[in-house]
Amino acid sequence: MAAHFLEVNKLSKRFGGLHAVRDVSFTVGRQEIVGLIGPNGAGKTTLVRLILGIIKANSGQVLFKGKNLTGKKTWNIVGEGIAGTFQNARPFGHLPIIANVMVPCLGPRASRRGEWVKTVEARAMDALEFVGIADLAKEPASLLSQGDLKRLEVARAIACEPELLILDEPFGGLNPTETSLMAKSIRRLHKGGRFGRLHSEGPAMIIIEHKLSELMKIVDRVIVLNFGQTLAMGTPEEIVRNPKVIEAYIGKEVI
Ligand SMILES: Nc1ncnc2c1ncn2[C@@H]1O[C@H](COP(=O)(O)OP(=O)(O)OP(=O)(O)O)[C@@H](O)[C@H]1O
Repeated sequence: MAAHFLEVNKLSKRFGGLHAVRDVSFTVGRQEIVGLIGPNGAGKTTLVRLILGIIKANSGQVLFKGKNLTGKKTWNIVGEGIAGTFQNARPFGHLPIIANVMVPCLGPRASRRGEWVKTVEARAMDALEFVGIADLAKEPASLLSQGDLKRLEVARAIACEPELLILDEPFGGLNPTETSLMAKSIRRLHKGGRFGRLHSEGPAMIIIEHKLSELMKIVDRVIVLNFGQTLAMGTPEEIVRNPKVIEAYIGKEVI
């Protein structure tokens, strides 16, 4: 049987006595966009930090294209083709915006393709153009608004040309216009293709989001976490009708 694109197998993480993620298993297909939802503190961010190797699991495995990534360093995981954005963007504030996008491009994944700094700068510029902030490229990142910071985060992640992109609350802090622009960029990116010198692999995606009505429009499948465990998995239609999900979470959110 062919290996799954991403396979998360009985992953668990404890912080002292708190079981933040408990025996979570799921797969993501190469062409899929999967939503990861659940109440505050359900373990969503912890789960993606485990996949990205930012924190170490107590038990369980992460397999990517059949390769065991468990225990590997984030740098190596990015090198395998996985990139992520974070809920609270923390750019190098004193560096120009474009330099912030160039940093992830200098990893092994880019150098393997024989790329050098000038090409990296050109690609970083294309990533900024893709998210719509190229005109700000030479400004320090500390000047960016919340909405533009989210866009910088996406530019940094896509500059690595990932095959799996993990987005942690891409719509967080955005107004409705910015949210629908971001949703449009995500869809365009998922389709793949050339954007200037940047090539989008049309990455599979895992998206953590509380803005459910926007999220449900772009995902193929949804995983619901509650108290660190999987509460439900299914299509957006199945999830919004699932009584367990409504009781634990959706009842409190605006759909
Ligand atoms: N480094 C840490 N040390 C101790 N506890 C932690 C740590 N990181 C997360 N936690 C705890 O683990 C639980 C899961 O947190 P996590 O941030 O993964 O939830 P979440 O589903 O992403 O929530 P939100 O929707 O609010 O972002 C919470 O109770 C949180 O307080």
